[in-house]
Amino acid sequence: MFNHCVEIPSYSSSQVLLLKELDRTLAAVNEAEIAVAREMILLARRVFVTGAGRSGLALKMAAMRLMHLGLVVHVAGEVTAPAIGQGDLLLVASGSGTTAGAVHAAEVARNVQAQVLVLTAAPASKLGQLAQGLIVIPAATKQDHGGVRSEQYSGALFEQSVLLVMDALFQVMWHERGESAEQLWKRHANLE
Ligand SMILES: O=P(O)(O)OC[C@H]1O[C@](O)(CO)[C@@H](O)[C@@H]1O
Repeated sequence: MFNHCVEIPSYSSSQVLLLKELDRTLAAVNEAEIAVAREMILLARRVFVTGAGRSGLALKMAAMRLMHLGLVVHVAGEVTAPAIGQGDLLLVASGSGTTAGAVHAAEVARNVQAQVLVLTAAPASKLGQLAQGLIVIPAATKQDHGGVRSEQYSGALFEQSVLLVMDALFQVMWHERGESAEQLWKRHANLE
Protein backbone atom coordinates (compact mmCIF):
# COMPACT_ATOMS: atom_id res chain seq x y z
CA MET A 1 0.00 0.00 0.00
CA PHE A 2 1.40 3.45 -0.94
CA ASN A 3 1.63 6.05 1.80
CA HIS A 4 -0.05 9.10 0.27
CA CYS A 5 1.62 11.45 2.78
CA VAL A 6 4.95 10.73 1.10
CA GLU A 7 5.95 13.43 -1.36
CA ILE A 8 5.91 12.16 -4.94
CA PRO A 9 9.21 12.98 -6.64
CA SER A 10 9.10 14.87 -9.92
CA TYR A 11 10.41 13.38 -13.16
CA SER A 12 13.39 15.74 -13.17
CA SER A 13 14.35 15.09 -9.54
CA SER A 14 14.12 11.35 -10.26
CA GLN A 15 16.41 11.79 -13.25
CA VAL A 16 18.94 13.62 -11.05
CA LEU A 17 18.72 10.83 -8.47
CA LEU A 18 19.46 8.19 -11.11
CA LEU A 19 22.40 10.09 -12.52
CA LYS A 20 23.88 10.71 -9.06
CA GLU A 21 23.51 7.06 -8.11
CA LEU A 22 25.08 5.94 -11.40
CA ASP A 23 27.92 8.42 -11.05
CA ARG A 24 28.73 7.21 -7.53
CA THR A 25 28.39 3.52 -8.39
CA LEU A 26 30.40 3.56 -11.61
CA ALA A 27 33.16 5.59 -9.96
CA ALA A 28 33.50 2.80 -7.39
CA VAL A 29 34.04 0.07 -9.97
CA ASN A 30 37.61 -1.19 -9.76
CA GLU A 31 39.63 -0.51 -12.94
CA ALA A 32 41.88 -3.52 -12.30
CA GLU A 33 38.79 -5.72 -12.45
CA ILE A 34 37.82 -4.10 -15.74
CA ALA A 35 41.30 -4.78 -17.12
CA VAL A 36 41.00 -8.46 -16.21
CA ALA A 37 37.54 -8.61 -17.78
CA ARG A 38 38.87 -7.07 -20.98
CA GLU A 39 41.63 -9.70 -21.17
CA MET A 40 39.19 -12.54 -20.54
CA ILE A 41 36.82 -11.31 -23.26
CA LEU A 42 39.54 -10.78 -25.84
CA LEU A 43 41.23 -14.13 -25.15
CA ALA A 44 38.01 -16.14 -25.32
CA ARG A 45 37.32 -18.44 -28.24
CA ARG A 46 33.63 -17.51 -27.93
CA VAL A 47 31.68 -15.41 -25.43
CA PHE A 48 28.39 -16.63 -23.94
CA VAL A 49 26.20 -14.27 -21.91
CA THR A 50 23.52 -15.06 -19.36
CA GLY A 51 21.50 -13.48 -16.59
CA ALA A 52 17.89 -13.42 -15.40
CA GLY A 53 15.39 -10.66 -16.03
CA ARG A 54 16.76 -7.17 -16.43
CA SER A 55 20.29 -8.27 -15.56
CA GLY A 56 20.21 -10.63 -18.54
CA LEU A 57 18.67 -7.99 -20.78
CA ALA A 58 21.49 -5.57 -19.97
CA LEU A 59 24.03 -8.24 -20.91
CA LYS A 60 22.18 -8.99 -24.15
CA MET A 61 22.77 -5.37 -25.12
CA ALA A 62 26.45 -5.82 -24.32
CA ALA A 63 26.51 -9.06 -26.32
CA MET A 64 25.33 -7.21 -29.41
CA ARG A 65 28.15 -4.69 -29.10
CA LEU A 66 30.75 -7.47 -28.68
CA MET A 67 29.37 -8.99 -31.90
CA HIS A 68 29.76 -5.58 -33.58
CA LEU A 69 33.44 -5.75 -32.59
CA GLY A 70 33.73 -9.00 -34.53
CA LEU A 71 33.76 -11.38 -31.54
CA VAL A 72 31.83 -14.65 -31.61
CA VAL A 73 29.02 -14.18 -29.10
CA HIS A 74 26.08 -16.32 -28.04
CA VAL A 75 23.16 -15.62 -25.73
CA ALA A 76 22.70 -18.69 -23.52
CA GLY A 77 19.25 -20.16 -23.90
CA GLU A 78 18.69 -18.91 -27.45
CA VAL A 79 17.86 -21.77 -29.83
CA THR A 80 21.04 -21.28 -31.86
CA ALA A 81 23.42 -21.20 -28.88
CA PRO A 82 25.86 -24.14 -29.06
CA ALA A 83 27.45 -26.01 -26.13
CA ILE A 84 29.93 -24.02 -24.08
CA GLY A 85 33.34 -25.63 -23.72
CA GLN A 86 37.01 -25.19 -22.96
CA GLY A 87 38.39 -21.88 -24.21
CA ASP A 88 34.98 -20.20 -24.04
CA LEU A 89 33.94 -17.46 -21.65
CA LEU A 90 30.65 -17.25 -19.79
CA LEU A 91 29.76 -13.69 -18.89
CA VAL A 92 27.12 -13.65 -16.13
CA ALA A 93 25.31 -10.72 -14.55
CA SER A 94 23.48 -11.18 -11.26
CA GLY A 95 23.16 -8.46 -8.67
CA SER A 96 22.31 -10.90 -5.88
CA GLY A 97 24.65 -13.62 -7.12
CA THR A 98 22.10 -16.16 -5.95
CA THR A 99 19.70 -16.43 -8.91
CA ALA A 100 19.47 -20.16 -9.59
CA GLY A 101 19.83 -20.04 -13.39
CA ALA A 102 22.88 -17.79 -13.21
CA VAL A 103 24.60 -19.97 -10.58
CA HIS A 104 23.78 -23.13 -12.52
CA ALA A 105 25.15 -21.70 -15.76
CA ALA A 106 28.41 -20.78 -14.00
CA GLU A 107 28.68 -24.30 -12.54
CA VAL A 108 28.16 -25.84 -15.98
CA ALA A 109 30.78 -23.54 -17.48
CA ARG A 110 33.33 -24.39 -14.77
CA ASN A 111 32.64 -28.12 -15.21
CA VAL A 112 33.60 -27.94 -18.89
CA GLN A 113 36.67 -25.76 -18.21
CA ALA A 114 35.16 -22.60 -19.64
CA GLN A 115 36.11 -19.31 -17.98
CA VAL A 116 33.53 -17.46 -15.88
CA LEU A 117 33.37 -13.69 -15.65
CA VAL A 118 30.76 -12.30 -13.26
CA LEU A 119 29.24 -8.86 -12.77
CA THR A 120 27.62 -8.73 -9.34
CA ALA A 121 26.84 -6.58 -6.34
CA ALA A 122 27.54 -9.54 -4.07
CA PRO A 123 31.09 -10.87 -4.59
CA ALA A 124 30.84 -13.24 -1.62
CA SER A 125 27.77 -14.95 -3.13
CA LYS A 126 27.74 -18.46 -4.61
CA LEU A 127 28.09 -16.96 -8.07
CA GLY A 128 30.93 -14.70 -6.98
CA GLN A 129 32.80 -17.71 -5.64
CA LEU A 130 32.50 -19.51 -8.98
CA ALA A 131 34.00 -16.57 -10.87
CA GLN A 132 37.55 -16.41 -12.21
CA GLY A 133 36.98 -12.77 -13.07
CA LEU A 134 34.74 -10.43 -11.11
CA ILE A 135 33.41 -6.95 -11.72
CA VAL A 136 31.92 -5.77 -8.46
CA ILE A 137 29.19 -3.18 -8.89
CA PRO A 138 28.39 -1.74 -5.46
CA ALA A 139 24.67 -1.34 -6.06
CA ALA A 140 21.63 -2.61 -4.17
CA THR A 141 20.62 -6.21 -4.83
CA LYS A 142 17.03 -6.94 -5.89
CA GLN A 143 15.72 -7.63 -2.37
CA ASP A 144 17.73 -4.94 -0.63
CA HIS A 145 14.88 -2.53 0.05
CA GLY A 146 16.75 -0.52 2.67
CA GLY A 147 17.34 2.43 0.34
CA VAL A 148 20.94 2.91 1.46
CA ARG A 149 22.77 1.67 -1.64
CA SER A 150 20.00 2.89 -3.92
CA GLU A 151 16.66 4.68 -3.67
CA GLN A 152 15.55 3.06 -6.93
CA TYR A 153 13.34 0.01 -7.01
CA SER A 154 14.91 -3.42 -6.59
CA GLY A 155 18.03 -4.09 -8.71
CA ALA A 156 17.54 -1.14 -11.09
CA LEU A 157 20.84 0.55 -10.24
CA PHE A 158 22.75 -2.71 -10.72
CA GLU A 159 21.05 -3.42 -14.04
CA GLN A 160 21.71 0.12 -15.36
CA SER A 161 25.30 -0.13 -14.20
CA VAL A 162 25.84 -3.44 -16.03
CA LEU A 163 24.90 -1.75 -19.28
CA LEU A 164 27.12 1.28 -18.67
CA VAL A 165 30.12 -0.75 -17.48
CA MET A 166 29.90 -2.92 -20.57
CA ASP A 167 29.33 0.03 -22.89
CA ALA A 168 32.40 1.77 -21.45
CA LEU A 169 34.43 -1.40 -21.91
CA PHE A 170 33.14 -1.64 -25.48
CA GLN A 171 34.27 1.94 -26.09
CA VAL A 172 37.82 1.02 -24.99
CA MET A 173 37.95 -2.17 -27.05
CA TRP A 174 36.49 -0.46 -30.12
CA HIS A 175 39.18 2.21 -30.15
CA GLU A 176 41.92 -0.32 -29.41
CA ARG A 177 40.88 -2.28 -32.49
CA GLY A 178 41.09 0.86 -34.59
CA GLU A 179 38.03 0.08 -36.68
CA SER A 180 35.80 2.87 -37.94
CA ALA A 181 32.12 3.11 -37.12
CA GLU A 182 31.44 2.25 -40.77
CA GLN A 183 33.40 -1.00 -40.42
CA LEU A 184 31.43 -1.95 -37.30
CA TRP A 185 28.19 -1.01 -39.02
CA LYS A 186 28.77 -3.75 -41.63
CA ARG A 187 28.27 -6.30 -38.85
CA HIS A 188 24.90 -4.88 -37.85
CA ALA A 189 21.88 -7.11 -38.35
CA ASN A 190 20.40 -6.49 -41.79
CA LEU A 191 17.32 -8.62 -41.23
CA GLU A 192 15.71 -6.33 -38.67
O1 LIG B 1 20.38 -9.74 -10.85
P1 LIG B 1 19.74 -10.88 -10.11
O2 LIG B 1 19.87 -10.77 -8.64
O3 LIG B 1 20.22 -12.21 -10.63
O4 LIG B 1 18.21 -10.81 -10.40
C1 LIG B 1 17.72 -11.12 -11.65
C2 LIG B 1 16.52 -10.36 -12.06
O5 LIG B 1 15.39 -10.60 -11.27
C3 LIG B 1 14.51 -9.48 -11.33
O6 LIG B 1 14.29 -9.07 -10.01
C4 LIG B 1 13.21 -9.85 -11.96
O7 LIG B 1 13.34 -10.12 -13.29
C5 LIG B 1 15.25 -8.40 -12.12
O8 LIG B 1 15.07 -7.15 -11.59
C6 LIG B 1 16.68 -8.88 -12.05
O9 LIG B 1 17.39 -8.38 -13.13
